[in-house]
Amino acid sequence: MTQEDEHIQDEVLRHSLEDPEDFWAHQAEHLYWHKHPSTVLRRSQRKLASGVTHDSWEWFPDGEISTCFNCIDRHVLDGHGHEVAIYYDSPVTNTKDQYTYQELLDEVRVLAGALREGGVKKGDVVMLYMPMIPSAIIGTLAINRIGAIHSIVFGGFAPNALAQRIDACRPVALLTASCGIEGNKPPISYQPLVEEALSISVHKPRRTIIWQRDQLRWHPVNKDAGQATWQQMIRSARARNVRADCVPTKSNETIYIIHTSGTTGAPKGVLRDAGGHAVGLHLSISYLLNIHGPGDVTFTASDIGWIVGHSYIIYAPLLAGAATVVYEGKPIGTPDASAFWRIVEEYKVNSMFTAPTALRAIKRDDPDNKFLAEVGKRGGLRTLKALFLAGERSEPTIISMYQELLEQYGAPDPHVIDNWWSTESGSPITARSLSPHTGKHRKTNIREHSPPLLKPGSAGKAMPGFDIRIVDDDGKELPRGDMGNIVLGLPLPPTSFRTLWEDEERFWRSYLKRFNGKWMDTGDAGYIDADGYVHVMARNDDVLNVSAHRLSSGGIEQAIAAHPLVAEACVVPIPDALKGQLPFAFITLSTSEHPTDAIPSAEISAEIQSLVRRQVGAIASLGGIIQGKGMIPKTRSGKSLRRVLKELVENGVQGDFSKEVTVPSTVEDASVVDVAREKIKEYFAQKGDRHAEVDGMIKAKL
Ligand SMILES: CCC(=O)SCCNC(=O)CCNC(=O)[C@H](O)C(C)(C)COP(=O)(O)OP(=O)(O)OC[C@H]1O[C@@H](n2cnc3c(N)ncnc32)[C@H](O)[C@@H]1OP(=O)(O)O
Repeated sequence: MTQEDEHIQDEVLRHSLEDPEDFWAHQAEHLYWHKHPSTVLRRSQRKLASGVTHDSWEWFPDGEISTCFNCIDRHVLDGHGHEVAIYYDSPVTNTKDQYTYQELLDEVRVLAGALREGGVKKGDVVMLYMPMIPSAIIGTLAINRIGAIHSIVFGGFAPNALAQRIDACRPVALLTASCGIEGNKPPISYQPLVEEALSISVHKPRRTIIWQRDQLRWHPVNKDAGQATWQQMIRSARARNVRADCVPTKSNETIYIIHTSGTTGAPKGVLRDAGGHAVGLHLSISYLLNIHGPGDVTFTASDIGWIVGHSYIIYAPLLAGAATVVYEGKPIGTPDASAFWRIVEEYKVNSMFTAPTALRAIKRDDPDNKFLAEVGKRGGLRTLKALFLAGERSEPTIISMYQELLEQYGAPDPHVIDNWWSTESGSPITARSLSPHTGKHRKTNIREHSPPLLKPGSAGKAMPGFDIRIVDDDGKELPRGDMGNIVLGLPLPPTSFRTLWEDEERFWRSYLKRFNGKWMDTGDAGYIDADGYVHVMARNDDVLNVSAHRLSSGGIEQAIAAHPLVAEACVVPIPDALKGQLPFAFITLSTSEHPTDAIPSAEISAEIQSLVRRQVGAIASLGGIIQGKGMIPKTRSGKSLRRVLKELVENGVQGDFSKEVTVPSTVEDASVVDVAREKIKEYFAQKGDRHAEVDGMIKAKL
């Protein structure tokens, strides 16, 4: 790490915060604008129906842009049509494929034409519920091409969750596939899931367009229900030369809605503005990932249903003109823990992005790292300049271990970079830049420049435009080194959201109200050390982080409460060695005689687990259930004190109940905490004796 690098990154941040207009105007020049913005940042005040007024802002408000044009057409017009845009690698179907920019353009404009012919117009919402296949990306870009708004729902969500999102954003059409393929399991038919979701939802999209996969087909396509086969639609459009050109949108118009878990059951519809998103992501992929254009390859092992997938599988690599690897597989089991390293070698990946959970899984299956070593020894990791980790806190040991392994077997100067962000921010809030000169002297060739190393345990320093502060519960700034709430100063930088879909009041309530509109509350807690490195230590609210997926405790509680015998449920995270956290449920049964056992019967356990899997999705499967009466502490206003139960459960996992738990003064009855402690002790004692049985109960799938 050189002092110069450190200094440049600090300078870039300072420039972006002190003179955002100048900084972002410069970044905007790298894109094609259908109408060049004359204003970079417009600040205003928004008055809500409740009478509250808060600061608001818009980036490049009078500009007009087509993100699709910048992702595809621009590169073809620049003579890069022959370069690869997408590598598709699917070990679960034994398929490999690739699309050049020219081929991608052809596919996207035909689909865009067909969608438009089917009545989709600018400003309409189109939803996608898709596995990780190229058509999912083609669909996303086609929707963008005609100025419509996409909303991608993760393919692992259950029908209820899909229905909830359909009702929230009322899509005119739904793009889906006949099946998803999860690891080495049989294909999962999407037909019953989608049809169930559409039977539950109040809103019904006019059309459901189905990508038929050979592994499991959607049978029969019901034309009366508005179902159409994607491939047939394309064949027909192609035969008639139907295609669509790009429809630009105003910079401050929405290009997508992405739902994120809130503290209550209803997900929040985060909005992304056209101009800010393109400008901010273009900077982020070059400045942070050191990906600049043709010849560069990124591999982001996520899913397009999550924000990391939106930003770094789809948009950022294509905005840069690089190639993106679309991987339909798991880090392990497809076929083994060599999968990620094979991909790096095969596609000459320069930058890889994944979640710590994936590396833990690889380490579990390949404890001696023999796969990585094998690929490394034959030079297969030579191109890999960086391994980015996000989605959950990376334990320092993972960072150090992979840093050493890549130094031993990888590129001459590899970097393992933890970075912290959220669906709301759209791009990393903290990280270390691999290409620090980019933000300042864009034209300098800095690929050989050595970037600063991370401090393992910290998620790096602020990225351009993010004004990070640590404050106490009253919003007062805390000195360096003190733990507190991590907040962001306004305006948020261009990739970030600035409101929620049709719910400005919730935006205020969820993000600004806590600190009277002065700061945006990230929901995370941590500290900034003396060198300016941010350490994100814990979540402040009731959002769980399972395998780097954010899940709502409230949403899981709702599913559990649907059980006829459950009177009350409270869900908290329990630490898990592989997935970081798992949901853990406290239940009170409504039976007249309450069972004395802390572990529920096998039947109830399986029924509750099944409700969670069917209503939220298998990714939310519970890691344990404890039953008891009068054990859920509440505030005087009746809110469950999940944080108290979380601390007690953590003590239980560590087998140390002597540790103090923080009980807020607002607790209604402090003796309930003692009841909970005793029940948890009982649970862990019983579980110790009946480990296999309890494990089997919780894993039983009805
Ligand atoms: C980079 C930051 C991010 O983008 S975070 C978002 C991406 N997260 C990750 O990539 C996390 C990496 N984790 C993993 O790859 C897996 O969790 C590992 C560790 C391999 C464990 O796999 P597994 O045991 O199947 O657990 P899981 O949590 O993936 O899945 C739990 C159950 O849900 C299911 N599931 C998952 N995804 C889908 C999907 N797209 N469609 C349908 N079902 C899905 C899984 O099959 C699994 O089901 P089951 O419980 O085995 O029946």
